[in-house]
Parts: sequence; structure tokens; C-alpha cells
Amino acid sequence: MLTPSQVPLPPASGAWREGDPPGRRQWYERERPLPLEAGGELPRPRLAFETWGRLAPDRSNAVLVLHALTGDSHVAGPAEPGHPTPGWWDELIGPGRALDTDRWFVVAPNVLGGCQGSTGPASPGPSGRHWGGGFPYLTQRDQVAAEADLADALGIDRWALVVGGSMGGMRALEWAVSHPERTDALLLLATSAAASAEQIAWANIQLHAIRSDPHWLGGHYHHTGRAPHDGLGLARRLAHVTYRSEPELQVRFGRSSQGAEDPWSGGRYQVESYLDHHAAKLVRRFDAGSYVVLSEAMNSHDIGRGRGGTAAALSRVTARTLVAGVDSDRLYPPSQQAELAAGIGTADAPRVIESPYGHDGFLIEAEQVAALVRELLHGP
Ligand SMILES: CC(=O)SCCNC(=O)CCNC(=O)[C@H](O)C(C)(C)COP(=O)(O)OP(=O)(O)OC[C@H]1O[C@@H](n2cnc3c(N)ncnc32)[C@H](O)[C@@H]1OP(=O)(O)O
Ligand SMILES: N[C@@H](CCO)C(=O)O
Repeated sequence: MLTPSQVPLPPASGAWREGDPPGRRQWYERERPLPLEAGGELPRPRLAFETWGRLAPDRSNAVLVLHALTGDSHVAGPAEPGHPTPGWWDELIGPGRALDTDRWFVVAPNVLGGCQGSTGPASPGPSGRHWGGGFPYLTQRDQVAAEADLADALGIDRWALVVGGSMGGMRALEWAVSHPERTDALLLLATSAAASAEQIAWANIQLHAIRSDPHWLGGHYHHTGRAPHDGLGLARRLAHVTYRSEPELQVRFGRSSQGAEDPWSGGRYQVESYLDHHAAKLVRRFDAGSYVVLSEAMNSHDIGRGRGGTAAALSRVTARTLVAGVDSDRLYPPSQQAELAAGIGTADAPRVIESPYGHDGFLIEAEQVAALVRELLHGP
């Protein structure tokens, strides 16, 4: 068995961050430019990634976990310097857990265009300054092409399982369609075959919020010492409402005031304070330029583009597949997962994650997700 640090990587790879446990957090840099679907190329793109467990000598036990819009490669593990919260699916990965690290080698990259170690608008561009607004337009297919490069570098010919939710589910689906021979099993959560008009519409308002911020400067703000925090915070407030359900917000907050604040004289309702909190939290950990690039990439998601339509594209999937949606998800409603399950010949009937939390249910209901992972890997 190879430990992650023994996985042979090309010379361009190295320690992700000084002080990190050796081998667990790394980055991989492609030496050649990555050709992009929309035209042009990205020189020397870098993907940050984390791993758990050990790659088996026959390299048959690798699992790819793909994060959602503001997620990152820290899927499991405790809070640590630079990452003040535990992994976002911590309950899923570790000895004895659904992705049992005594058996599986789990790999989680930070998406291309992101801001937690992978190349994105905040990274240095060809001139040596930040890419900023000059960062090229990316699609999900470009992001998966970069992930396929990483898999090649790790010597992983095929994934025993590819799993992702929301934006991560889009990339998981793209993996299974563009690389069916490399994807043995597939778990798609709270995602769709193509970004819908309403999903694009919500993203549009968020993009306008960021671009309307006077500190946006066409995306060229990274060197100014100021960032479009108001715009990004506004985008997060709006997005967060779409990520949760109306009954949850009503039961949780109702019309209550925040502490001693009086909404009739400049104070806030509790739900307003809650949104302020999530906005402030995202602004502290996320780059507005990445938010724009990733939102546009999500808008570009259309699995049937150039492939003869959705049905023809989905028919390419050969992986054992489970598709699941959250019953209270108003952003990626269960009808979209039903479409996926109906179109993928190797998919079982769509599953339902029962949750009052809306779209975020795929992150919060980790036990239900773990049951789906177990079923895919070990049978019902
Ligand atoms: C560096 C990092 O942090 S990396 C984080 C990685 N992030 C991701 O992977 C993105 C995906 N994650 C998410 O989107 C979110 O974190 C989720 C979906 C997991 C959060 O879901 P939940 O656990 O249901 O959190 P919930 O929506 O209840 O919010 C809880 C927070 O709101 C705060 N809050 C609750 N009510 C109020 C209120 N009235 N006023 C102000 N704040 C409030 C809580 O104190 C808590 O704060 P904390 O998160 O700072 O501890
Ligand atoms: N709340 C999650 C879900 C988005 O699909 C995130 O911020 O990534």
C-alpha cells in the first residue's frame, strides 16, 4: 500500500502549505496549458487537493469527492489554521465511516477557478499580477478536465466512486458522461442535468450584486487592498435564502426580533441577523472573483451541449448510479433528480433525502448521505 505522500507525483507537485501534515494537503500543477471549452487556454493551472486513506497497490480503491459552490477540499478532519471549521462532510469520512479510510482512498480537489488553493481570479496570472477580471470563462467541462489531469498525476485510472452535491454533482455527472470508463459508481445529490432558467436567474441577481459594488472594478480589485465585500455579502444573503426552506425559516425565526433590537427603529428581525451572519462569514473566507467565475461555470452546465441533447448524454453513463434530492429543495427541486434518474440507464429509482433544510440538506443530512454511499459501495 502506498501512503498519499508516496504516491508518485510529477516534479511540479509539492507541499500545499508549509506546516500541513505531509502528503495530506497538496497541490498539483499541470505543466502544459489547459485548453478551454470557450476558447483560449489556462497556463499551468493548479489544483489544491486533500486525501484520506491509502491508495491500494492496484489503485482500485479511489473515491472522488467534489464540493459545492463555496466548499473546498477540506471534506473531513478537524478545524485547523486557515480553516476554522471542521470538514464539511466530516461524518462521512474516516475509519468505520461510510467512506472508511481503512479501505478507501478519498481525494477531494478544490475546484478550478476556486479560491482555496486552486488557480482562480485571485491567483497570479501570466503578468505576475492577479488574474482578477482577466481570468478566462470556465465551464464545468474545463473543471473536470483539470480534475482528470490530477487523477492521471495520482495514477488513478478509474474511480470506485465519484460523489458530489449541487455544483459538485454537476461535475460528478460530467465525469460519468465524459469519462464513463473511469467512473465505476456515481452518487448525484441535489443537482440537475442542466442549469435551469430559474437557477440562472438567481445567479444573475447575485452576479449583479457583486458587479455593482464600487470596489469590484471589473474584477481587477485584488491589488487595491479593498474587495467587493458588500456585493459578495448581498449575493450570499440571497443565495442562502434559496438554499433553505420557507418552513424552516418560519419555524426557526418567525417574526422574532434579534435580541433587544427593535425592527421598527433601525433594529433587525432575527432572520435578518442570521443572513447578516452568513454574509459576513462568507466574505471572510471567499473571493468575489471566484464566486463570479464559479457561478458562471454553473450557469454553463448543460450535460447535453454538443452531445445530441440531454438524453443522448445521459445514455453514455455506465456507472452504477444513485440520484438523490432533498424533499424541501426549492433551488434544485426533486423533479430535476427524477429527470436524471430516468435518463441514466444504470440508475436506480431516485432517492429522497428527507430534510426541512432545503437545498443545504445534502450537506446537513450526512447520515442519509452516508446510507446512500454505503448502498452504492456495498449494495442495499
Ligand atoms: C473556512 C470555512 O469555514 S470552510 C466551510 C466550508 N463551507 C462549505 O463547505 C460550504 C457549505 N456549507 C454551508 O453552506 C454551511 O456551512 C452549512 C449548510 C453547512 C450550514 O448549515 P447549518 O449547520 O444548518 O448552519 P445554519 O444555517 O443553522 O447557520 C448556523 C450559524 O448561524 C448563526 N446564527 C443562527 N441564528 C442567528 C441569528 N439570529 N443571528 C446571527 N447568527 C445566527 C449560528 O450562530 C451559526 O453560526 P456559526 O456557523 O458561525 O457557528
Ligand atoms: N451552501 C452550499 C450549497 C451550495 O450549493 C455552499 O455554499 O456551497
